[in-house]
This record gives sequence, C-alpha cells and structure tokens, in this order.
Amino acid sequence: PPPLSEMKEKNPWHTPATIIITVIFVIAIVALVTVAVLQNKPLPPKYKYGIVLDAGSSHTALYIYEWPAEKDNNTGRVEQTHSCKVKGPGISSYASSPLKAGESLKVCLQEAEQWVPNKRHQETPLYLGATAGMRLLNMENSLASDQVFQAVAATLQKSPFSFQGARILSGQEEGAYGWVTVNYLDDRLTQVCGLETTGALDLGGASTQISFVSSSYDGSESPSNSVSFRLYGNNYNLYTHSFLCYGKDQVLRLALAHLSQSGQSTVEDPCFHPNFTESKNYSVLYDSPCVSDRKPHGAPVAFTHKGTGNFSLCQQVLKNVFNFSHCPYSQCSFNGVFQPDLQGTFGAFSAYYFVMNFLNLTDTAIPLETVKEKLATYCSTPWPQITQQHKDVKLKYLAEYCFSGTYILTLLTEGYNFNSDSYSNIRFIKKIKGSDAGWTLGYMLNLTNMIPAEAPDTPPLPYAGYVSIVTIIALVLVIIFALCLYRFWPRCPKQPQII
Ligand SMILES: Nc1ccn([C@@H]2O[C@H](COP(=O)(O)OP(=O)(O)OP(=O)(O)O)[C@@H](O)[C@H]2O)c(=O)n1
Ligand SMILES: [Ca+2]
Repeated sequence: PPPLSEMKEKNPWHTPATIIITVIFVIAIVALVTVAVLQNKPLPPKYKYGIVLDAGSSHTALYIYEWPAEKDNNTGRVEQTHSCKVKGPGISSYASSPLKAGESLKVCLQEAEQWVPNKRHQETPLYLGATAGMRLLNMENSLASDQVFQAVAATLQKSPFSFQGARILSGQEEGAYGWVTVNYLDDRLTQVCGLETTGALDLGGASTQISFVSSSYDGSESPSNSVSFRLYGNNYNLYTHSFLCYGKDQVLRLALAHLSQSGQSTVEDPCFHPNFTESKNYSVLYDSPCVSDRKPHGAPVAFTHKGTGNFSLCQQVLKNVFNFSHCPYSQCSFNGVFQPDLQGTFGAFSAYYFVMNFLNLTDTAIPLETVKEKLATYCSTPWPQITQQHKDVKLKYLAEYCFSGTYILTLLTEGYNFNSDSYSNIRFIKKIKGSDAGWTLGYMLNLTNMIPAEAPDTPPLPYAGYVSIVTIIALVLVIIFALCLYRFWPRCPKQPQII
C-alpha cells in the first residue's frame, strides 16, 4: 500500500497567503482589544490644589481642595482633602495685637505644605476670606482691621503657595457661595433639566445667612437680596440675605443686653440651666457694635449671670431680639428685610449642625412640637447634672446649647417663617461627600472659574461605553472568523481501513 502521507489530499487553505492573512487578522483583533482595554485603564492621577482660609468671627479654618488636573474646567469633581482648625480665636480678636493674627495661621499653613505635593506648591492658589467678625471690627475700628489684614497678608505671602489676597466677603457673597457649595456637592447644578436646587442656612458666631431659589422671586423686589448666576447652562436667580449681629455669639449679647437693661447686678437668664452662675463684665458684654449703643447708664462693673432654665421664657426673650414692627416690602422675615416664600429643601450647616447634633435633634422627621418638648426638658436640667453627663465637652460650648437650640428654633420659625410642615425640609448637615458645607468651596470654584456658564459638550457615548462596544465588536468578529474557519476548513478524509 502507498505510504500514509501520500494518501492525504492537498489542503487548498494551506497556502502561504491564507496563513499570512489569518495571522494578520488575529494580530489585528488582539491589538484592537488591547488598545481598547489599555485606553480604559485609569491614568496615574494628576491633581491640582487650592487652599481657602475661612477667617470667621469665632475661629479660622484652612481647607485644602483637590481636583483632577485634566478635567478642571468642566465636570471634574473638586473635593476637600484636608482641613485644619487654627488654634485660638478668630482674627478679629487680635485687634490690639495684629501680628499675633498672622502668627496664629502658621501651624495650619505648615500642615498644608505637607498635604500639597511640593512640586504643586507654587501653582496652588491661596485665598483668605473674612466674614462677620472682621465686618464688625471694620465698622468699629477700620485702622485695627487694616492692621490685622496686613499682618495676615504678610504671613500668607511668605508661604510657598500662590497667595491671591485676603479680604472681607460681603454678606451677599457669603450667602451665595454657601449656596453654590451645597448645590455643587449635591450635584444639583449639572442637571440638564434643572433639578430643584437646595437652599442654604448658615449660622456663624456673628452673622447668619439664608439663601434659596424661590419661583415667586425674580429679584425686582429688594434687588440687594438678589444674586444671579449662569452655571452649566442654567440661569439661577438666588434670594440671599446675611443678618449681621444674628450669629449665635452676638445674639447672646443682644439677649443679655435685653435682660440687663436696668444695669442690675444679677441677671436672671431663662436660656441658661438652673444653678448656672457666672460673673461677667458689663464692659465686655457691650463691647460690640451690635449692642454698644444699649449700655445702661450707671451699671456696675460686673454682674452675675444666673440661669433659670425655662425654654418658653427663653423663647420670649429671643423673640425680642427680632423686630417685626415694620416691613417696607410685600413680606418680610424680620428687621424690615424682604423674604420671598420659602421653597424646597434646605441644608443647615455650621452652628446649626454643631448645636442640633449635640442636642441629638438633627433628625427633622421628629415633629417640631416634640423637638421643642425635648429642648424644654434639656433647658430645665440643672447645670451640675449637665456637666456630669458631658465631661468631654468644652464648658463654654456646653453652657450655651440650651440658648443656642432655642435661638435656632426661634430664628427658623419666627424669623424665617418655617412651620411644622416645612421644618422637615431642613437637613442639618456638616459635610456632603467628605467636604464641609460652608462658603469656602463656592468661593474657590468661583475665583478659579471652575464652574463654566455653559454645560460642557459631551461625546455621544461615555468613554467606558465606547471601549465596551469596541471590545464587543472585536469579539464578535473573532467568533465569526472562527466559525467560518470551522465551516470551510476541509477536514481530513477518513483514513482507509487497513485490513
Ligand atoms: N462644636 C462647636 C463648635 C462651635 N460652636 C459655636 O458655633 C458658633 C459658630 O461657629 P462658626 O460657624 O465656626 O462661626 P464663625 O465662622 O467663626 O463666625 P461667622 O461666620 O459669623 O464669622 C460659635 O459661637 C461657636 O462657639 C459650638 O457651639 N460647638
Ligand atoms: Ca462662618
């Protein structure tokens, strides 16, 4: 019989041309898939940084923000990577020793040098914005406020960062940037069909801000309360107001001034716990432009501040710090300030959060009446019992939570006209997705032009979608090719049986 090898038919596919074509085809498919997969691998992250110092009335804090370098102009998310609380009081407290205001910032600035990579230091913008404490100092003693700014600017200039200036924010800016921050972090600005925005409530030591969009407000009534934005292709007409002297520390002065009108030596205060007593100086109490014109004549040097712990009396006292007697507009909040109808949800941060969080009252699903009852019980608890139960809390803060909680409820209901229904639209918040709620982020986004007026153009497919489709098409081609080979590749004829 002939040798087996000679029995094989000559295979027509085994020509050099078909083999080369097959190899090229397979290489091309493998290359296509590899490129698609490699393209989709995240690039080594490159970040840019920005630093904002919030020089508040009661303290200064430094915030570091970071964002992907490639996408800074449109959809790149800016995140807070670090914050540093400056030791000591707010810069406005250094009026008599301005250099110390500059000194006080050094520790946090050095910390920032560790958090921002060295090679980025020079290009990292550094801003300082001062709020109500410096507004008050500037009203009271503009020379002293200039000196504080000089000292602070000198320190910031010496840092390796790119110092962009230190200034006082207007109340409108403070309110509007707080609103931008909350809505940016909540992703409410990039929505194409204009998802409802959320209002912002900020309670500081010396001023308080309310900002929201109301469909009943076009800015024509009381234009000074109107701020217009065009962000990501949407127009916003924001109502905002900042009440100077209505932060919690200044309202405490207003309330005490109301209670001590006759210059008595013992001032009974329903906003402090029973058995709480503290000696205070009249001159210190009245040392603020918010109350300086009310100092009683012939008052003694000091007085005893004595708590009586009565929530409803405290509420009466606090109602007295608001003036409801005149309203030159169609409707007002208080002190003759226009306010349109409340609308939508509200994020309430800074002291709103500190206080309500301490009181375990951040859950606004709790009916307003129950909140008041709980607060009334807390206020009537004697001071020694309170200090026993909260040994880890700073005494100055601890003494004031009954007062502050009552002020917050009075401000919201009597001042801004929240009722038992709309109260549940408030969310007491500290952070959103890791970044602190406050004006600083909105301020930086604005000054670095990070929020475009128009929505950025987006490719028809998201990147991952594009890669997936290319990969799937490549796989389908491979399978079809394999099936063709299988179908048309001539099989070996059955070997003849050798008997
Ligand atoms: N754990 C805390 C921290 C702060 N506070 C109080 O909260 C108030 C406001 O703090 P903050 O929002 O930091 O005010 P500032 O920014 O300093 O003041 P402003 O915005 O008015 O300039 C201050 O009275 C402070 O004593 C508090 O009760 N509990
Ligand atoms: Ca503040």
